[in-house]
Amino acid sequence: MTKLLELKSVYAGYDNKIVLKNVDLVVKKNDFLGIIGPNGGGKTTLLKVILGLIKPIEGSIDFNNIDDNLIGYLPQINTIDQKFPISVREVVLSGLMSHKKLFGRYQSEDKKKAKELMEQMGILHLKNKNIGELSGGQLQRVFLCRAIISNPQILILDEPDTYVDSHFEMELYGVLDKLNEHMAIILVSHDIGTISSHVKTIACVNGSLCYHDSNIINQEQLKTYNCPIDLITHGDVPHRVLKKH
Ligand SMILES: Nc1ncnc2c1ncn2[C@@H]1O[C@H](COP(=O)(O)OP(=O)(O)OP(=O)(O)O)[C@@H](O)[C@H]1O
Repeated sequence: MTKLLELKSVYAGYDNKIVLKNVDLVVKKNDFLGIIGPNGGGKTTLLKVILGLIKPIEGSIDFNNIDDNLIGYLPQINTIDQKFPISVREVVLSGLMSHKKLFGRYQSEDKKKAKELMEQMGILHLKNKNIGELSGGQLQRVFLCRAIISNPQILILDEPDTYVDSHFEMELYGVLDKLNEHMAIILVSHDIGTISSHVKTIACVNGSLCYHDSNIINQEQLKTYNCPIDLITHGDVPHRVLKKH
């Protein structure tokens, strides 16, 4: 299958602190990769490297088959300044900004796409509201629309289920499964149950990265890790494995 991006022996971090060590990762078309790991293990740092926000100290990152680095990103909602005076509709449309020439105007098809997405996510009635007036779950939907409006080749979601109620969670993963038919998805979550029910493969990031070509991690594989994780597995693997891994 077509490789979209490849990290080779990547070391990355901040100032003098190295967070990611010797990370290798390949993301292919139609991948649905779940990223798990302990707090401070480097999950967000890995996403920043992929998004080009942090340059590797060592190693390389190749965007093999990505046009104009076309990556959609849903950040952690608590990192967003909600006081910024901008409407829901403007936020959704701003997902097209990097694809427009400077001061390029939105076309009628852009506005139509934004409307369709807001309708699909059940937020069309909020379109003229300021983002500061929204709940966490509503904001999550707005930023998901923003992340996918450009029809990216890779969609990255940093803990998309944080503020989402169980009803929208079902819808959210239904939407993601549909999107995954034509884009690769990388999803960071602390909810291992959610991860193993929806993703195709798993990577655990704790400084280094361990990759599993499956959405089930068994105890043998856990031994290859070195971080504690509360793992809920599905299928015929024993439930709830709490293990130093
Ligand atoms: N801008 C920054 N400057 C300096 N250190 C940072 C910065 N951002 C993160 N770190 C440090 O890098 C390490 C990894 O952080 P990162 O946010 O990647 O972890 P994470 O796995 O996403 O954690 P969490 O599960 O808590 O979101 C942590 O020790 C953190 O304190």
